[in-house]
Amino acid sequence: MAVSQNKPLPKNIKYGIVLDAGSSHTNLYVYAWPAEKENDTGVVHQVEVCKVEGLGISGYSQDTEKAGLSLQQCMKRAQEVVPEQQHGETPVYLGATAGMRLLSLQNRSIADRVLSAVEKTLHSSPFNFQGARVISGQEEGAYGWITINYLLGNFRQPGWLNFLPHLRSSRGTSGALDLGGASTQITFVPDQEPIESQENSLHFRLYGKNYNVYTHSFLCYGKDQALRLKLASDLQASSTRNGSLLDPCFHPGYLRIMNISDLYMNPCIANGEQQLPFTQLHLQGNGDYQRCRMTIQKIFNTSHCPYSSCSFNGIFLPPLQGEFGAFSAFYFVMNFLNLTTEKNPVPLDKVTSTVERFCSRPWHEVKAEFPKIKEKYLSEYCFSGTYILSLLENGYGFTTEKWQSIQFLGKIGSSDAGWTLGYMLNLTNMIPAEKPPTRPLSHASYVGLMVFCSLVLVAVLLLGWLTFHKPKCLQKGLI
Ligand SMILES: O=P(O)(O)OP(=O)(O)OP(=O)(O)OC[C@H]1O[C@@H](n2cnc3c(O)ncnc32)[C@H](O)[C@@H]1O
Repeated sequence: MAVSQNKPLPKNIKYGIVLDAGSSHTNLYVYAWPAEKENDTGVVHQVEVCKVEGLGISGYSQDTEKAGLSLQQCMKRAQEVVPEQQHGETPVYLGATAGMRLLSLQNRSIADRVLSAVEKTLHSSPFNFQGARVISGQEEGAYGWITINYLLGNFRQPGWLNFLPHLRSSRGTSGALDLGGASTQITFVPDQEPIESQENSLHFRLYGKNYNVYTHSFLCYGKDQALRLKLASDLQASSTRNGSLLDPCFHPGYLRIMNISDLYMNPCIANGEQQLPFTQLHLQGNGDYQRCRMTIQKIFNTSHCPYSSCSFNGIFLPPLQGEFGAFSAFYFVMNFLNLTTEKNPVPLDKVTSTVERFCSRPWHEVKAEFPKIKEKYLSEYCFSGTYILSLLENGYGFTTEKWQSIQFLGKIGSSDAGWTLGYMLNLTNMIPAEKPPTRPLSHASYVGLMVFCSLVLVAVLLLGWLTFHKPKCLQKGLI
């Protein structure tokens, strides 16, 4: 049955499984780490990911049986990856994100039904199922931040700093920018302390170090919901009588028909449906980046700020600080547009001109060039690219200069950037508050270091003696 059971089994490896139930999909991640090093940082790696395409929370709510089957397929894959004798001890966690937060707001009983259907499937697996729950936006932001800093090795503290605790600082961590389908998160360690708004403030003590972290999750500002917000705002501003709308965020020649009820059946959009004299929306693209940007701008309310500084919608945002890793849809979109590089970030003006050029391309040409890409994704890269620029530049204030501190990340090593690893590390207590006691140096290194220091000391003393006590004959010869 198991693929990996034909191979020799690695010894002392532990496993953990996390399911990410998003708004449009479910992903199952299998993580592995050496048992004897589990409290070290950076030792856990993703060894498998199983994507259940098109079956997210919206899928579950419509067809729980089909969703259950897809889930079983991914659980089967996990059974193949984890050695059979370890199934019983391998924990499985399921976290549902913004799609489920929205579904709970819309209809609590459907949301509960979805979770219990999922729980039933997971209870019947041979693994040690630990529960399914909806994670909060704050948790999603925090666990994403923990994941990328864990994988980037930013929680590692040079041993010598233990002797100089006053030099320890929380700088050197990377901020996290996560763009989902239904929500988006920004999380980083700001310079400014204390953090002005309590609900955006988190405190962690990890490996003996304190971190005061700022985080905010914007529900309804994931890229799918943001498109709906934009369309609802366009409709409100338009005087269309028949439901036809020219949309600058889609390619010239692109047509899309949407049911008005689908657009408004959503807690993100205040109900304005009943005033409309049509039931369908006919979108016609005209690929105009500048106009697209203007229409998107309207979904960010920047008219009030009860703090010293805000992002939008009156939400506190301290001055941006340090490097940022941008993942999930930030990466998917930028990667499609060839704007992600391993080393130097692509400058903001080049990103803007690339998106502008892409938006202006006729739809038939784009479709012919990328026949293998899902039409939903392909048709929305123009909107998504423009939305990312609006959110980062106007929403968060990444100027041309600050833009250079953003790295678009898909994977770090073999692991996907996202909240799931941070979630598992926390629930399995694999990130201790205090640094695990380790001997700073082995005996041999200690002896070597002492010998080296003694030689340097002797050399310095000799040099000093030669400089200040030159032999008399030499001094005479010089006069
Ligand atoms: O946290 P929430 O908001 O629930 O979001 P999610 O869990 O659905 O979010 P993901 O990070 O999985 O995906 C983010 C969005 O990117 C979309 N997406 C996934 N793969 C993509 C690709 O290759 N190209 C473009 N978009 C993609 C996906 O449909 C979502 O709208």
